[in-house]
Amino acid sequence: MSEKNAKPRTLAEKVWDDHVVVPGEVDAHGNANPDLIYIDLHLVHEVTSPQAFDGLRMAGRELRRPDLTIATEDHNVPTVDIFSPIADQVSALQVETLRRNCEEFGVRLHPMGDVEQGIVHVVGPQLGLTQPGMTVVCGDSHTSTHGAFGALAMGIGTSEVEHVMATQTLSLRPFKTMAITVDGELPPGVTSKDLILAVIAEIGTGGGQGHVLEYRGPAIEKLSMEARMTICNMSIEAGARAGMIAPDATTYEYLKGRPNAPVGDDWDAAVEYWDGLRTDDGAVFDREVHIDATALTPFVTWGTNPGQGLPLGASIPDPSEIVDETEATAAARAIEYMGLTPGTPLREVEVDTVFVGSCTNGRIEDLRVVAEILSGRKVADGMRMLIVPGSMKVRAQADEEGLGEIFAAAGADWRMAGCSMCLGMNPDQLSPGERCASTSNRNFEGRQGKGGRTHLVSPAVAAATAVRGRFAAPADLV
Ligand SMILES: CC(C)[C@H](C(=O)O)[C@@H](O)C(=O)O
Ligand code: SF4
Repeated sequence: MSEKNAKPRTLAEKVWDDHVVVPGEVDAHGNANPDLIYIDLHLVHEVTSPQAFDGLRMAGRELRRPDLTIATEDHNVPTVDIFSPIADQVSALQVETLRRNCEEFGVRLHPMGDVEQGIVHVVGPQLGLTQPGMTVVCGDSHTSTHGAFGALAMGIGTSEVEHVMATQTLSLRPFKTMAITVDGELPPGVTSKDLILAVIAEIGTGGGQGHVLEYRGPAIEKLSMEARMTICNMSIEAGARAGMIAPDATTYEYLKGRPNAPVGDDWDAAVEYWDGLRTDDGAVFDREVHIDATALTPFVTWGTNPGQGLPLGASIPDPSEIVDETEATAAARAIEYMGLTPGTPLREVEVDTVFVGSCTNGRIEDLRVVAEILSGRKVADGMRMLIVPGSMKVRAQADEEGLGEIFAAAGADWRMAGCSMCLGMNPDQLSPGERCASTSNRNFEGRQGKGGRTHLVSPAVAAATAVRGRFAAPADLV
């Protein structure tokens, strides 16, 4: 055993070490050059792939591993008339280009309306393509989602997409590690979305920079795979390179029997390897953060970055009371954009639109929570509620379970799969000044449409807010 392997290692370090093709040399000044890392799974969508395919074509190169590459249409997809051609010309061209490229380079593609189509980060896990210990990349920042399986999953830029297409490797610099240990148990009604919003409010949107975060501790171990994906998904909103959770029985149970999961002896061998993917006792993280799960409540963002969030019971902050000058200026600007008044209790803020969906909270478990709250209730007068499944598979399953009927009976709009109102790249958008309670992951200015105001919440808070017309938790409903 080499000395390196004898040293206690973190989960992230183990996955990294197992994928080094060529180690980066240390230069004369003691600086480490990037390692060349093997990539196990490359996910592709219509927005960030066109130039990469062009580059490949111009260089006369083939796609190195079509079998490890999979594409789906998500960002530009209209969620109403998914079986018709796209009306918007830019979106139509984007999707057309992906189809031509996938055909030319032999990439498996799930096009609009296909039974496996959906948001790339919902589709990968659903097909059992995302597995513990893998390196997963995609030209999309929320690739961190796949870290919920104990994979090292990272968003990459278009030039890197081309590099992976050509070589199935990436040149990567080593990262720092951060442990986020969540002690205790989440109180009833408090979800993993509230937890990750609280984490980002605590460490800040730049707090994870350069780090791979590992979420661990009793509260994390109790979470379902869906809930774990929500957390890892938003690691990028803390500025991290990736987020991970060690695989365990919950992970194996989710994976077993999925189309691309190993079977028979291969399954047993895989589990044996996966069981070793835990941070060793004595492994040292560059930074450690502790969160007490029992103290958490539902969370709502009030500002224009995901770190500007507060418990639902709080009020819009007063910038003049914020000591840090930069933070105070940012808060003042955000409050102005959001059309809010300092001191207003969050529960009194009126909401026009509720969006349930995205790669953060568009999975079956999220929809079940929403259906439970909407069942026998109606969406508030004048409220627009969009419920958008993360994939067509999720939609089919929801319909099978009768959730679609509950949504329709409550007066919500039950859509086809896509990124939808998570970002303004398709017809599902906010109008200027509209206020939205959204289960997505970004609340930047104009994210859901020019002048739109986004508040990030959990599916439970989204559903209760849709009924009450103001921010609410399910417990607030009579
Ligand atoms: C379009 C894509 C590059 C982008 C991302 O990288 O995250 C999008 O998915 C988003 O959520 O903003
Ligand atoms: S759902 Fe939103 S965050 Fe996820 S990939 Fe689509 S646009 Fe990005």
